[in-house]
Amino acid sequence: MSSESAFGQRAEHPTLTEAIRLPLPDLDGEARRIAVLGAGSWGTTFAKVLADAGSDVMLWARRREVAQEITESHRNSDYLPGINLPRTLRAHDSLEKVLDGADQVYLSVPSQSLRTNLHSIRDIVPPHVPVVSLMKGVERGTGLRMSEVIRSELGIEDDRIAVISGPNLALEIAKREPTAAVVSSVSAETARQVAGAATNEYFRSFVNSDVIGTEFGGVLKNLIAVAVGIADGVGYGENTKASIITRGLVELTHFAVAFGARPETMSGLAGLGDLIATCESPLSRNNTAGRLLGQGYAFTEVIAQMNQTAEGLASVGPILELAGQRGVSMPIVSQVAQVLDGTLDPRELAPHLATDSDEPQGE
Ligand SMILES: NC(=O)c1ccc[n+]([C@@H]2O[C@H](COP(=O)([O-])OP(=O)(O)OC[C@H]3O[C@@H](n4cnc5c(N)ncnc54)[C@H](O)[C@@H]3O)[C@@H](O)[C@H]2O)c1
Ligand SMILES: O=P(O)(O)OC[C@H](O)CO
Repeated sequence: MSSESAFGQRAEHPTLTEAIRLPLPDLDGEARRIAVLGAGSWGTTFAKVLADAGSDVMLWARRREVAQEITESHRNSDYLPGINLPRTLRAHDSLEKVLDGADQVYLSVPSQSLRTNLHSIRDIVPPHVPVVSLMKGVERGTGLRMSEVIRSELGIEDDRIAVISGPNLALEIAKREPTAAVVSSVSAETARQVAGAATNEYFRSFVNSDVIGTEFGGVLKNLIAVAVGIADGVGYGENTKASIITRGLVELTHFAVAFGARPETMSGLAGLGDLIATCESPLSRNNTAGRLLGQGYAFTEVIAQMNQTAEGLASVGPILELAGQRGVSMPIVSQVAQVLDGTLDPRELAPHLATDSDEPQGE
């Protein structure tokens, strides 16, 4: 299949299986030393992806005992039970030590903590290197995407920033199950460098230049996954969930396009691909949080039960504010917000999939 690539070149698009077997992109002989900040499930898994692709990886863990376990026992038992980590992946609780000499920097902390963390590293991020967001949230209060928070807090140009998104459930990837993602940057060179580092025999990184669509895809699919989880928790079946997923794709596409995303990004890995994975998998924290809500637990009880980050719960407010600013209708996300604040019975969620109007709407 041939199509126009995001960077304007005609490209042959291989199947996923073929793509994963392709030789790694040319790395110009660079010796890579990579820093990953955040030793939760995704930071640790992504550090493994990078190490399995041949880089020397240093992971920053807030807790010293987590850093020690990763370096000495090659395990992160809190977040990735049963997974052996490569010996080329080491960890430390000192940001200075982790960032020293890094050729690329990856960030994987909860979105609401990103700004504070960036503040601590502002003066020690090596100059000129790519800074990559692995996160899928927007900042409460500002509504900024993670790449925008990085630009403003680190004071760096957009061409040094990349974001990675796609159907990427951490535990599956940690088990080396074949997966694809997309690396997005306004700079083709930055995207290429990052995709080169983040491609190995089980993880294939594609590239695009639609940073807005790639980031919003990752944020919005979380909210649709919460809605699907709610329907699941109530006991509704596959028709209901498929209806929410399909209308959810329309909703997230309208939103992202209103903010400048390309529609085709929303049918790619960072849109439809991630929507399917997150809505279908019990591994998804957003889906799990929704299921608990559907089973009748209150928001505070759900938070108490979650020991990992479910970004959708924090993103729903800022996304609805942004939607309001551009006049985008978001019936599914609005209903998720109402279930979260206890004003909508979860059993009432699905009937209002398109609008509150009783008039038939175009699909
Ligand atoms: N887990 C996945 O499958 C997955 C896949 C793709 C993207 N993501 C995204 O990656 C980001 C990180 O998620 P995760 O799955 O690793 O979450 P997680 O809950 O597994 O881990 C979060 C990590 O951040 C640390 N942390 C918590 N508060 C912090 C703070 N204030 N400052 C610094 N560190 C803090 C925790 O100690 C932990 O190491 C999220 O934006 C998520 O949407 C996750
Ligand atoms: O566990 P979740 O719901 O944060 O989803 C993880 C990834 O974003 C799936 O791509």
